[in-house]
Amino acid sequence: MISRWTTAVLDTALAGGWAVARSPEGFLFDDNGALFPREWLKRQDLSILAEHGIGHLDGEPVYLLELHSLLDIPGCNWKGLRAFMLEDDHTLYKVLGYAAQIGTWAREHRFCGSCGKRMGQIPLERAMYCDACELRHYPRISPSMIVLITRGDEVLLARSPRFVPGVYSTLAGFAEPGESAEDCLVREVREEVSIEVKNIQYMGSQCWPFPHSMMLGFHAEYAGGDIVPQEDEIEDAQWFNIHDLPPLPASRSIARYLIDLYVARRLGHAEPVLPG
Ligand SMILES: NC(=O)C1=CN([C@@H]2O[C@H](COP(=O)(O)OP(=O)(O)OC[C@H]3O[C@@H](n4cnc5c(N)ncnc54)[C@H](O)[C@@H]3O)[C@@H](O)[C@H]2O)C=CC1
Ligand SMILES: [Mg+2]
Ligand SMILES: [Zn+2]
Repeated sequence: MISRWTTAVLDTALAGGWAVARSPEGFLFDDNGALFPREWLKRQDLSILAEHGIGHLDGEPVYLLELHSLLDIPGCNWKGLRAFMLEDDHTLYKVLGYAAQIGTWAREHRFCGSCGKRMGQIPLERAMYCDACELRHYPRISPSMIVLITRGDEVLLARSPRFVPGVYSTLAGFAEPGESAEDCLVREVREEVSIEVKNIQYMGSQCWPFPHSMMLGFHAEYAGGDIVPQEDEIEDAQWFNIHDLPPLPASRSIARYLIDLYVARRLGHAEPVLPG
């Protein structure tokens, strides 16, 4: 299938195209969605922090207007990226997920982390540049491990206090300097539930733009120990039988994919597809 959306670095000096506007309250939208004619949007009284050309949707250029603050525009409203993720328009979610990551980076990289001077965009490269230090700052991506641990017909699922009430998910955590993906996985599992795992298998990856994780998904088998939930981080962790699962994460998440895939294989059902 040809993808309707491709990322690209576009020249902001060119006129025309579509634009999305992002403020600390989320993306601007109206009855037609979250893409607006760019020239119309720029005629509104927006406080623009940065503008980036981010790609092509159905061949048309798309730009991001990252704003200092939101503005009331009649007929329009603001909505967070998570709300767009839960809707049916997967392509729009991909556009906005990418825009959110570029917007976060643009917002947090206006000044050089080395000398503190204002940086500028490099034409046709997704990088901010400090003239004084000759340093380039690229968008930040944070590798994170996510793992489904199983023991026959049972899967280990846990709750963070940040989750929606009742929902249980797979274990996850950010990689630290000096670690391989497998080192990180073993450390996170020990920290969060105090058990040991074996037969670690890579299952697939997913961009998770909240705010800039790259999820590396694994399956692992239980090897030993009793569950001891990590204080403050893990509210509860349990072995659940695949025939009696609790409420699970959103279907677009790799967490849900890892669970659904294991259950499908165990029961001989058709396998799910990992959402991009
Ligand atoms: N797509 C999916 O299915 C899922 C995605 N996730 C994502 O995975 C990521 C990691 O999961 P958590 O359990 O929250 O991580 P975690 O177990 O490492 O704990 C979070 C803590 O890590 C530290 N931290 C925050 N940002 C960091 C960074 N960039 N690098 C290193 N440490 C950092 C902070 O102290 C934070 O409180 C999060 O972005 C989360 O949203 C988590 C579960 C499911
Ligand atoms: Mg975690
Ligand atoms: Zn500098």
